[in-house]
Amino acid sequence: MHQLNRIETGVPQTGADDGQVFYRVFHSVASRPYNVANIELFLAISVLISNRPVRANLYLIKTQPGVLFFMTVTYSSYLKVDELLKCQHPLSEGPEHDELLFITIHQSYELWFKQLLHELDFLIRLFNQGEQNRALHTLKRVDSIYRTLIQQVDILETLTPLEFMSFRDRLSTASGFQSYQFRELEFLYGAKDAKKLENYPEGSEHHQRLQKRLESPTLWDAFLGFLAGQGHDIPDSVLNRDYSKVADPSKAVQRVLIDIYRNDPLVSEICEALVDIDTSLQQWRYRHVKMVERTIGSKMGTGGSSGVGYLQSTLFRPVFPDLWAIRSEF
Ligand code: HEM
Ligand SMILES: N[C@@H](CC(=O)c1ccccc1NC=O)C(=O)O
Repeated sequence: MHQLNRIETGVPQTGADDGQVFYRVFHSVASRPYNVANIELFLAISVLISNRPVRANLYLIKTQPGVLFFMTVTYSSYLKVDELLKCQHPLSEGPEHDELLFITIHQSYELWFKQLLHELDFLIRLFNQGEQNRALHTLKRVDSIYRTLIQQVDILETLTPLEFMSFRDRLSTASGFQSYQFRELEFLYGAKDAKKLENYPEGSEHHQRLQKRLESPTLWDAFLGFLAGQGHDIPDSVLNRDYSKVADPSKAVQRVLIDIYRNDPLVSEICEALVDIDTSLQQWRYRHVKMVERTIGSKMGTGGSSGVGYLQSTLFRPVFPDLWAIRSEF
């Protein structure tokens, strides 16, 4: 939220020698108050500018008797660039040249994970409201983000084993395994696993976020609810399942999907967009495991797993298995 700037128009702050009245204008971006001699002119200009917000960075947002509030928006204040650029703290001595890349890549992943959760929560609402076209649009955006995330692996692949070893010991037991947003995304897609909550202290914000995701309907649940709303015959036992568990594959659902692919081109496009996302998720895992293999070989992971062996066991596991099961039926 932008800081509110307050102009005191009621009480003149400074009297000048020639009798001119000055008003103190508090301007948070300038970070110091400064004096304005002609408050009426200043206000008039502010109001004028506020009517053309595109051409100015001063927005009049509220007036009270004697008081004017306005916001000043700049590139840096809007995007919090100063705050953002203060968030990279290498731990190695020196610091080692390559540690900044490692931090930058992970932070950008986390930002995109945030965006993905934002889009997917919206998508679930669109399915609940039967908004087919906007749902398809959002699915395409989600997949486009994943394609970017997969490509980002290229950058980290330029990190040689020696370069990574120059700071790896500083990472201690930290690992991508602990990314709570990654786990939230997994839960949202349907890979529910209550055991994953054990990595976060009970009562902590991260634990609470995951607990909520664990108990909530998944993207697939929302999609099936949407199909039921369109008149498709989705069994009640499928719709009213225990959301905290992985959904069982369903022959009844698969029959509905086959019918959709044959008779409903618009909804089958949504199915294909879901398959795109499923493919992208699996591609990211594949690219990650190959990157890990070339960087640390058969070493154990900092998160305590066997490393590459563990990551290989997570490959080729679709999040929407019913959409894969039907593909040999045509
Ligand atoms: C040099 C780069 C990297 C190496 C060597 C590496 C290594 C590993 C290893 C060994 C694991 C297994 C867990 C453990 O630590 O025991 C793991 C898990 C994980 N890593 Fe990475 N990683 C790298 C980069 C990344 C990047 C850029 C991300 C992006 C967010 C990421 C996200 C994850 C996630 C989410 C897991 C958990 C996967 C799961 O449990 O299914 N890693 N990584
Ligand atoms: N698990 C990695 C370390 C690692 O990659 C990492 C460490 C801290 C924060 C994020 C990481 N990225 C992915 O696991 C390793 O075993 O070397």
